[in-house]
Order: sequence, then C-alpha cells, then structure tokens
Amino acid sequence: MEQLKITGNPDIRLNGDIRIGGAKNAALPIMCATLLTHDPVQLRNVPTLRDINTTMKLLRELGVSVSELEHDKVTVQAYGTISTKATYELVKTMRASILVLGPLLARFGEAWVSLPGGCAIGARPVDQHIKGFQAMGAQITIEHGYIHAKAPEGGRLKGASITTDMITVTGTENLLMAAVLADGETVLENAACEPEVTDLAKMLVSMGAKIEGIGTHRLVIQGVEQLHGTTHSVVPDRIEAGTFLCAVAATGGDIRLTHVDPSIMTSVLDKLTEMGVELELGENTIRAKMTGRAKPVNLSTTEYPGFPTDMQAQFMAVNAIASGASDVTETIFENRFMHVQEMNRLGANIVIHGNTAHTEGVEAAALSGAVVMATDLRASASLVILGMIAEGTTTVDRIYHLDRGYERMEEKLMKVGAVIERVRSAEEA
Ligand SMILES: CC(=O)N[C@H]1[C@@H](OP(=O)(O)OP(=O)(O)OC[C@H]2O[C@@H](n3ccc(=O)[nH]c3=O)[C@H](O)[C@@H]2O)O[C@H](CO)[C@@H](O)[C@@H]1O
Ligand SMILES: C=C(OP(=O)(O)O)C(=O)O
Repeated sequence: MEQLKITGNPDIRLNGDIRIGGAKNAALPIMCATLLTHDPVQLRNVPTLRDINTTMKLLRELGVSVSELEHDKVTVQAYGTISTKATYELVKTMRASILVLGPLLARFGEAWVSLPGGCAIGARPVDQHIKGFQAMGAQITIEHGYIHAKAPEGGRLKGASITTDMITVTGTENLLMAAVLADGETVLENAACEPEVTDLAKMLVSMGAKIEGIGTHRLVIQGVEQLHGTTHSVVPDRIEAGTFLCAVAATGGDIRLTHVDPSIMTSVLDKLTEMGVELELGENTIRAKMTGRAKPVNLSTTEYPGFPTDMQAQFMAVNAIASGASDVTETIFENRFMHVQEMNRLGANIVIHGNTAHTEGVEAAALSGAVVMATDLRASASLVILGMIAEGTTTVDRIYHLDRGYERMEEKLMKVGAVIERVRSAEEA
C-alpha cells in the first residue's frame, strides 16, 4: 500500500502554476453514458484517476471497446454483444458504478448491478434511483446482493413524472440517462443541478437527446429511439481546483490554476475571499495570493450552487490554523467528519457537536507531523494540506482514497514548493 511522506514546515509558501484536470464526478457518468449508443464516443479532458481506471475496467468487462487513456483522451464504443451485469468486485471499489444501471436498462431493457455497500461517509442508499426506474415501468428486485432491473414488455422504459425525496446527484444522472431513451416524456423534479450533471446533460444533447431545463431543478426529457456518437470535453474539476486553493490559503503564497472554470465555483471562491485570499479570475484561470494568517469561516454544506460537501474537509484544514473560531456544518452526509480526529492528531483543536464541527484555530507552529490515516477521498486531501504545514514528517496512509479523485496530487504540489514523497508502506517494502 502506498503512503505520502510529507516534510512539513509552518513557513512553507506555495508558488507557481497548477494545471487542473477534468472533473471525476462528470467523467464517471459521461463514460457510463457511452453505453447509450453503439457509435464511438470520443472523450477529452478525462483525468487519470483510479476511479476512471475502474470505470474503464467495468465497461470492458461489459464488452465495451475502450481505448487506452492517452493524455486525456479516450474513445469508447459499446457495439456488439454487451453484458448487462456489473459485478460486485468492481462496484465495491467504486460506488459510482451504479451509474451503468440507467443506460443498460434504457438501451438493453435489463441490468444487473451489485448493490453498493455502505462507505466511510455514510450509508448512501440508492432508493431514489430505484424509485425512479420503477416509475418508468421497470420491475426491480434485489437478488443475491444485486439490483435486477427489467424494463416493461417490449423492452422500453416509459416516460414518467418523478420527484425525488431529496436532491441526489448520481440519482438524477442515472434517471436522466434512462429517460433519454424512454418512450415519451419524463419530468425530473427536484433534480440536482451540479455542474457535473449539467455537463452530462450537454453531452447527452450532443448525442441527440432532447432535454430542457438543463442547469435547473426541473429537467424535462423527450425520449428518443436512438442516440448517436459524439465528441465531448469534460468540464474542469472544481473540487480539485478548490483543494489547491485551500492549500494556498493555508500555506500562503501565490499560485495560478489553469484549465479551470471559475464560473462554477462561486460559493467556494466567496469563502476563500472571506478567508483573506486575494483572487484574480480569468476565463480559464484563477490566481490566488495569500499573505498572513487565514481568517476563520463558518460554512454549511448544501446542494449546488451552495457550498459543496466535497470541499468541507479542505476548508476545515484551513480553519484549523485560522486566526479564530469557526463552525462547519455538514448537511449532506451523516458521517463526513472522519478527518477531524486525524487533524487533531496533528495538533488541531476541533470538537464535533452533532453535524457541526467547532474549530478553535491554532498557530501553524503549534502543529506537528504524525502518521495519519486517510479514510475517504477529501479527508485525505485535507490531511495533505495540514501535513505540509505541520513541523516534521506527516505520513498519510491509505492514499488509494486520494488516488481515486486526484491526479498525482503530490506531483502537482511539489511543482509549487511542497516536499512530498510517495512511498510503499514499511510492511510491504
Ligand atoms: C460520483 C459522484 O458524483 N459523487 C458525488 C455525488 O455523490 P452521490 O450522488 O452518491 O450523492 P447524492 O447526491 O446522491 O447524495 C445526497 C444525499 O442523498 C442521500 N440519498 C441519495 C440517493 C438515494 O437514492 N437515497 C438517498 O438517501 C445520500 O445518502 C446523501 O445523504 O454527490 C455528492 C453530493 O454532492 C458528492 O459528495 C459526491 O462526490
Ligand atoms: C464522495 C466523493 O466521491 P464518490 O461519490 O465517488 O465517493 C467525492 O468525490 O468527494
């Protein structure tokens, strides 16, 4: 198992350019959407991530032809015999595998997808996906740990009016991918409008889908009989970008992010400004200058365009060394404070009360390096941020979580001044 060994320094400053990759959370549904046509689909700005590899493996296991990922381009073609079964072995390593359910069911009339288990940040049920497919006429049964979905007589889903109980990102994406090939009109109320959902919707439109209300909480879809191939460039990763901005907010310095889209990052950029980061926004660039100690910020996670839960841990890392107290409330997931204990091991002062974490900011010099355990993707990133500042060596263990969503994060950070080494854990070396 690999670890990151970070040589921390309270006086570290990050300086230079960082190129941001395509969004994991857009690339995953988009790759699954290639199942909706037998034509080739060319994707660009696809990030090199563990979850992308898993998706490529999953598609190949289904019989889809998937080229190698060259730089950031991949060509996918779901032509010929396609299996409709996504096995537990792959689904257990990536919950987003559930996103093959909608396209398989819509195009082939049947799908078997292993039920994803619980995970570090909460139970994360998929009942809303199932409820939506049922409304479209699918028969759903749970057999041997698998969701078995079958379209009505004739093999085609029927358009329906669906209101999900809560806003769900992958739920909206799954139902949207099913609706584009259904018979008739589907109305998705309470739909997620995260930029990654919008990117998927735009890609589907470029394949011939008929979708109105893109970017809103109400999607109206007129099902078509067939979709065709397309070329699509994945939207920039606003969470990767936000993570590097938090890094500079914590360390100080002057960095410039390239290949970003600031227009989809307003809530995060506003909070960084409140912390004292000076931002200069270009069309596809963000320059961030930070001098002095960060001001603490209160925040509460919520759906887009509100503050994203996927940025909560990274902001808490900055709050940990900010010049005062702050409260961070998590409203999306029931158990997304696993980083708190590890941050406290580095010297932070954070106490959890229900779904709020109260932080008393400490001086950067009060932190000291330690062995910490990454428990989920963004928790890992937040520990890397604090590890760069904590005097001495911080070892971040279990970085396979980090590699799920960050393209060689340590290389990008080293380019701007961090001292980080990727090593094999002692037991294995
Ligand atoms: C691959 C991907 O895009 N992952 C993102 C996606 O996850 P994901 O799509 O899994 O998250 P959801 O938006 O579905 O979850 C929101 C809330 O709804 C609940 N829920 C969801 C579906 C359902 O059928 N039943 C149910 O109860 C979840 O447990 C959670 O409490 O959106 C999250 C919220 O922005 C992000 O943190 C994840 O990074
Ligand atoms: C929680 C996340 O991803 P996933 O839904 O793939 O677990 C994330 O990207 O922070």
